Amino acid sequence: MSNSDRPVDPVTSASSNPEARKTTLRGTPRVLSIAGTDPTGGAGIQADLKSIAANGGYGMAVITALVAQNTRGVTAVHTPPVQFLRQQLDAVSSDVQIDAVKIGMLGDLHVIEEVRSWLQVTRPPLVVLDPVMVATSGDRLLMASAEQALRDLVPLVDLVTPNVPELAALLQEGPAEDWAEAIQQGRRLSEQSGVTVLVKGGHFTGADCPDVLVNVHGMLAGSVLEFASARVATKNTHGTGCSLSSAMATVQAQTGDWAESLRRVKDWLDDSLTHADSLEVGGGNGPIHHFHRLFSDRAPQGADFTRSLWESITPIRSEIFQLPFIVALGDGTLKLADFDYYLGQDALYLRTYSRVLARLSALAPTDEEQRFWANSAQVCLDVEADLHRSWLGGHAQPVQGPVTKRYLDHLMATSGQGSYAVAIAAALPCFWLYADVSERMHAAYLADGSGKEHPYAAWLETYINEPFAETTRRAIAFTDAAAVAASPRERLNMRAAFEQSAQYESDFFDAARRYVRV
Ligand SMILES: Nc1ncnc2c1ncn2[C@@H]1O[C@H](COP(=O)(O)OP(=O)(O)OP(=O)(O)O)[C@@H](O)[C@H]1O
Ligand SMILES: Cc1ncc(COP(=O)(O)O)c(N)n1
Repeated sequence: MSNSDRPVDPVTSASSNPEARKTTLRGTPRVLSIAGTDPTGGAGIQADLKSIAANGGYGMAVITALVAQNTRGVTAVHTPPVQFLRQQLDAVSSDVQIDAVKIGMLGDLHVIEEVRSWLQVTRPPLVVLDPVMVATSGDRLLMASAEQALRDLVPLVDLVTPNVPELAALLQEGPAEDWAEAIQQGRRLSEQSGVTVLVKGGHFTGADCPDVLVNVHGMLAGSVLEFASARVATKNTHGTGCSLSSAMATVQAQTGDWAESLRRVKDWLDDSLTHADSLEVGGGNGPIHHFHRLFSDRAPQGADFTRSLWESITPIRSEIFQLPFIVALGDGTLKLADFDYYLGQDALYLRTYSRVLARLSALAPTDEEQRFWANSAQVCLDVEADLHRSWLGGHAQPVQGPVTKRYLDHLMATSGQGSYAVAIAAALPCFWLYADVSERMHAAYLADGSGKEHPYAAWLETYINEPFAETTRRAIAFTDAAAVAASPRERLNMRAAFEQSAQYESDFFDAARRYVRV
């Protein structure tokens, strides 16, 4: 038995049931979902199983109804005989100790009655009811004739998670028009049923998407506990209610504290909504990304890692091309004092950058990389010497400016940590952004036809050369290889180091504007 499977602590279930049931907290709770299906995997049983697993539980499933649906809507519902539903329920409970139950779509009166009877016999320690009535698409998932039976089921559970229209239907009132009214309705439902109510704010349209836990019987730290969160701008919210309720059942079986459970679940749900669009499932309201955290830990393949690094600095790249220094260097109007400052700082930078590349050579995991970085360190010193010969000859020794200092401090610190992967990610923007900027500026210089007339022609011609482009390509490939070998935490540090260096590259081009006094 691993530590995570060890029973943690017995607590009294927050149920209104007369005989208090004991919930034993477990690292990996065994959670049963009783719900309908969604063959596109976004809602119902399929969403529940993903949600339970994503939140650290062992998921089980008993199917109430087979639903032909996709992200656009429901086309048909097939309800197997209730005797078969009971056989499924008994098959699970006669063998497995259930730590928590989540109830979703029930569909009709007979199904509700069967589930009710099973609950009364089995008495699971923790029950969460998502009173599913209508899908996001507007299709009914509960027959109108079954609404009263669903209301009668509420007092048997520990937590009920209605959205705004479901809350109104459970109370037989009109839907709340604002959040304050929804909270009042939550209080009334808790008062009437004796259970804890999680009122969900997803159906309002404001910038916030709050949820509230309500228990007017003193079972929470306050009768109304509100959990604020910003609304995620996505239409892919199919199955959020299913996912939330099954996650709540799972996390509550781990923590025994509804407020703590909702805090953790909302944090996870927010991230799942934020990453929903990347799944690209269906043309309607697509699913949320239940496993985004697991995927973000997955080792990247091929050039995936550097591609995503490059995408992450898109705003910095646009910023660079709009800097007055770069615009003026391109059109030849740059003041000589600014250019001199830039070159002086570049020479100072290269001297220390060469040491950073030498550290990369010392850390390199392969012969090829060791040679590559050692050679790059030497080329760096040659370029610095060239700068002094060709441009800086008659000038006084430059004084290190604030941006140069910050950039070099960052490179020395990251390369001094001993992680090859992090050091290479920090060193890469100097190659990659420089190659990108010089390539684009050189193309613009050729296009405007000023040729040798351009005051900075000699400089613009220096940096555009195929060997430098090839060196950059190899540095990118080595970074991808390092990312594959790195741990998930190291990859996060690589990303942070890369993004920080990219920002310093931009600041470096802007330094003359900030610090040259004329
Ligand atoms: N766009 C969003 N951004 C952030 N959170 C959201 C968003 N939409 C819904 N939520 C959250 O998702 C959960 C489900 O809320 P909602 O009110 O949509 O329930 P529901 O209607 O039962 O869900 P479903 O979409 O499955 O029918 C709540 O925690 C809510 O705050
Ligand atoms: C089987 C089943 N259960 C629940 C829902 C509600 O989810 P949503 O409101 O997001 O469509 C659904 N569509 N299908």
